[in-house]
Amino acid sequence: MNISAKPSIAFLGTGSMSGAILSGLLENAEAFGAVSATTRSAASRDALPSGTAESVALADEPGANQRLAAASDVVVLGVKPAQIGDLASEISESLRPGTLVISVAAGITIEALESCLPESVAVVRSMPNTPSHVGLGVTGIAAGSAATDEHVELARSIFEAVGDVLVVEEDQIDPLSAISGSGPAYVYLFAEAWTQVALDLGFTAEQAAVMVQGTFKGASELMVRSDDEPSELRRKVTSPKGTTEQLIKVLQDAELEPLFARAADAAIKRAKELAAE
Ligand SMILES: NC(=O)C1=CN([C@@H]2O[C@H](COP(=O)(O)OP(=O)(O)OC[C@H]3O[C@@H](n4cnc5c(N)ncnc54)[C@H](OP(=O)(O)O)[C@@H]3O)[C@@H](O)[C@H]2O)C=CC1
Ligand SMILES: O=C(O)[C@@H]1CCC=N1
Repeated sequence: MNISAKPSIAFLGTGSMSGAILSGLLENAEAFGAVSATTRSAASRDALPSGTAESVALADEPGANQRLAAASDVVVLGVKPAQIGDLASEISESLRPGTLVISVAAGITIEALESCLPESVAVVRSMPNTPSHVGLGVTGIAAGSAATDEHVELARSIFEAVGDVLVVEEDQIDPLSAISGSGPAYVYLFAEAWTQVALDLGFTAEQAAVMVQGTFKGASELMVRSDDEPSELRRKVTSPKGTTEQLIKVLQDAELEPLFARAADAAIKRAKELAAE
């Protein structure tokens, strides 16, 4: 691998997910070289954070993906799964030998991606999540067939700049995606539901936001800082014969664990479908 001490990074397709990584990374940019980004439209380009070396819309420069791919040590493919193959083929001849190509796409296998790229580049498949935006992401990464330990460590360093990283085998990426990739969505779903309950109980939107956001943030922080398991932390809230006991009983009557397992299975099944589309 011929990668400089401060590797340059091109984000090709920079929307919700890659935009979150980009935002988080720009907060810790000193470890990296030039960071650039592309989008399809000018409107999406204008929504990107400032601080990149270049943010380019294909609408203004149709060849921007190839140009930035050729100039970068690391290329992050951030388009929708159905577009990954076309984007990989588009930049294939521009990539320098030894370039690290990172995909964030759900479902798309390393084998499929490698089939669109030259053998001289290394692939790492990743599954990040959007709290990367604030440096609190969780990302799983799996090495492709030509990825050296150095490539994996480089990918790790990029995602560690925006949160925690797990290096896993590729067959664990889809299950990991169901827990942490999609995870912020179910946290927000709970927040939406409890916000509605608070409104129905007569609180204002501002009061509901303080209660719901403060509770999610406070409980999460306590869980991270405490040595107690979540079950013990829950027990500490649940006074015997108290109010929480009644609330938790109602929730547990809904058989949450099998429900969550079904939800995870549905996400994993969809990842396999995306791989086949
Ligand atoms: N959202 C999430 O939480 C997560 C998403 N992912 C993965 O991230 C990928 C992107 O998802 P998400 O960020 O939600 O999608 P978005 O639609 O928000 O982002 C896609 C971006 O790609 C741009 N784009 C499309 N085609 C091209 C192209 N040919 N060249 C350059 N840019 C292009 C779009 O520009 P424009 O807006 O102008 O069309 C847009 O900025 C998917 O593969 C998904 O599986 C993975 C983990 C979590
Ligand atoms: O919904 C999706 O397909 C992507 C992958 C995980 C989170 N968002």
